[in-house]
Amino acid sequence: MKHMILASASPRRKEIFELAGLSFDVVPSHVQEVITKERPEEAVMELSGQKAWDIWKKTQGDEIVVGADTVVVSEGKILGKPKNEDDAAEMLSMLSGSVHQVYTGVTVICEGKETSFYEETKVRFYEMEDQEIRDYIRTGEPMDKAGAYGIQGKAAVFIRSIEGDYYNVVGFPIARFMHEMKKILSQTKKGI
Ligand SMILES: Cc1cn([C@H]2C[C@H](O)[C@@H](COP(=O)(O)OP(=O)(O)OP(=O)(O)O)O2)c(=O)[nH]c1=O
Repeated sequence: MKHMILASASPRRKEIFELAGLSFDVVPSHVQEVITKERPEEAVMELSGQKAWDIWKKTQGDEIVVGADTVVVSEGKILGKPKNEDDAAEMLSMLSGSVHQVYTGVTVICEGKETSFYEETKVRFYEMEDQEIRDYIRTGEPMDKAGAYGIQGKAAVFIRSIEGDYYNVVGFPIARFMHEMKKILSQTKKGI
């Protein structure tokens, strides 16, 4: 049985791993994240890889290390976490009344070999009034989340529809991950 490490400080990712009944430890990476890729789907895989390798290098090499990164893309612009409340307001007014994409990239390192993939979910927001945006920001919820909202939290009331995996928006596409893990483990000697 291989030991699994989730290289993430995100409480959401930890909860999703627990939901799936996985046995794992959490070791967050504090690596300096550097984006060299222009396309968001490549950028999230690149960043998830940086987090996973950062932690893998600190292990004995026989662990499975998992890193992830989530961004929101609206009108072709990549939105990470807001820098401040004004930034959050700007992001939310972009999302208001329109459709955007959420990309989560995942990197799994197993036996020193990297597998990376991403999932895309489309999210449509109802129109948000300026006062609603201000009130939502005041809850503090947007500040640690890509695109300045939490679909699993108080932003639920603004979500008109989603297309794709809900958990991908929350920060980790668990079903795709389990599917990929079956393939990865079938190629290892002992399995998990
Ligand atoms: C869009 C959206 C994002 N998020 C969160 C998921 C991620 O935690 C966060 C995006 O930031 P990330 O940089 O992907 O992750 P993180 O800094 O929280 O954790 P780590 O780098 O250590 O793995 O936004 C939600 O919780 N709900 C949402 O609806």
